[in-house]
Amino acid sequence: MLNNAIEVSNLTVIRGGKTVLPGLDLSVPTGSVTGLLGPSGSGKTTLIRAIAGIQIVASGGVTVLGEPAGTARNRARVGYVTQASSVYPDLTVRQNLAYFSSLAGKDGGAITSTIADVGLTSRADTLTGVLSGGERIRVSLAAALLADPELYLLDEPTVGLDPVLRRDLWGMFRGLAEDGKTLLVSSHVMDEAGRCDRVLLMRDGVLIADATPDELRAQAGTNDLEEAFLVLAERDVA
Ligand SMILES: Nc1ncnc2c1ncn2[C@@H]1O[C@H](COP(=O)(O)OP(=O)(O)OP(=O)(O)O)[C@@H](O)[C@H]1O
Repeated sequence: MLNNAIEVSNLTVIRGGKTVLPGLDLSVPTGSVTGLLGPSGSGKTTLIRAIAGIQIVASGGVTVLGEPAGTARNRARVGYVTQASSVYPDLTVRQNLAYFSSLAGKDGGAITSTIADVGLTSRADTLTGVLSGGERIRVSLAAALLADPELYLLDEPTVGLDPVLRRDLWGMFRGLAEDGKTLLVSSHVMDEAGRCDRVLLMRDGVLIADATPDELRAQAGTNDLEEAFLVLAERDVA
């Protein structure tokens, strides 16, 4: 098994004439839950898109599961859950999942249990189009789970969820990592960083920390991760 599921080297991305990632280097260990944290506009989605192989890059390299990002083989091995819904509004939750499961070549036997895993049992036969934003993201997450990829790229999967659901989903992410899967999970919410093995903190396209939650607290001299982020971000500017 590779030590690092993702290796990014000197990655530069320009969007709309603006340098969004100015030469980023980082790696994500296999079998870990790695949090990608940073303020809005710091480049988290752009980085995830580059790892998924759907972002035009100006220079640098992104290696995913030992291959360049975006190869045909990697498309089946990487599950990317975006902020925008990628499921069909005119199908029910169960129908969407039956469709995505068959696309991934699976027999569909895990659909009911996966709907339960993402907390949507009571919505299983509801049209996806009438669900809330957070519920729709969970349908996309269930579709990714059914495909059983090696690497999950989850762009803010817990936005708009109540604390119980957030806790349950993070518990599920942990279980996937224990099974050897790799998860890169972006979030704005610093308390979610505490649930990760490692945290990548970005600001203005620059990595300002790559550390365990405990190391972050120690580096910043505070037990509060929200405060740690502010300390580290301001230290970076100074
Ligand atoms: N399609 C686009 N064209 C031009 N610039 C863009 C485009 N998409 C994003 N950007 C710019 O790239 C920068 C990084 O955006 P990105 O979406 O990667 O940030 P983010 O950290 O994921 O933000 P958020 O947490 O709000 O989703 C921002 O300055 C944004 O304005």
